[in-house]
Amino acid sequence: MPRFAANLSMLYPELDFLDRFEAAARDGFAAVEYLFPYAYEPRELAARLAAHGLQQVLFNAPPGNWDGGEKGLACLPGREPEFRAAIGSALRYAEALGCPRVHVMAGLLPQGLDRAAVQPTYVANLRWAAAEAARQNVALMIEPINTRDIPGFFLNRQDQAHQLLAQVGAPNVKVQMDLYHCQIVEGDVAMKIRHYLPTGRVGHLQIAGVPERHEPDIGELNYAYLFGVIDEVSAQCGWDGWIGCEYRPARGALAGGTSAGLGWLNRPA
Ligand SMILES: O=C(O)C(=O)[C@@H](O)CO
Ligand SMILES: [Mg+2]
Repeated sequence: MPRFAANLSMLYPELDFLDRFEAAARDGFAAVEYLFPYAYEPRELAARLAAHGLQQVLFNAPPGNWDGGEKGLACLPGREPEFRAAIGSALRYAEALGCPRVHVMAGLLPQGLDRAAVQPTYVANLRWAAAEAARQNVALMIEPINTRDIPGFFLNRQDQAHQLLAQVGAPNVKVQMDLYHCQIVEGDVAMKIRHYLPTGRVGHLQIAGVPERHEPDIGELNYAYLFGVIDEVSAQCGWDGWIGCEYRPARGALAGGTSAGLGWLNRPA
């Protein structure tokens, strides 16, 4: 089986955020990821990780005005100073938490501008951020997100992300391949895993059932099969990343919390 990280922004909604670390460790997770650490002091989060023997494997850079609907700053012309400050803040947390990956959300296409118009801003921002992150050995993730969950998001497809990586030209910028988004936008998920993992340009995977974004064993994707594909391809190409469990528990919500819905994780292959 691949290595799984608990996404603490979505799992364990029945607990306060800081109590989700202990719950994840109790359920056998060795690693966690979540959207944003910024509401907490780095040392408070580092203490939770240490107390429960967990690794932090991913979090997101500040995305702009999240409550106001913003979903990242990277593609927004004129917001470069804010983008740079956001990366600075993310890298300070990454250092304190020993976290090797930061997800840099692309952002929504500004009114009246198309992809081609904002692409130079996106590429220039990522080049700058990649150089900063490289100094402390951090990799930056870019994630294609489906247009139903986030209409107007700049980055939607795996091929688009890999083309952008080629333009950015920095080895520490990689794709966060979320199979939930990939299935909704593109499908053919097993073949995309076979194609993209061996390129060395996928830095992180994430999973959820499709279409409701519940447990991986609810919905149209056969994750038991896909985990077999990931294991097979990883053995061939040496991919050794983590898979973030980024779903809203449904079974658990009905009976016994998130832990009760983790049967898919503990099932022998
Ligand atoms: O929504 C997702 O998928 C993510 O991975 C988040 O980091 C961005 O909303
Ligand atoms: Mg995701």
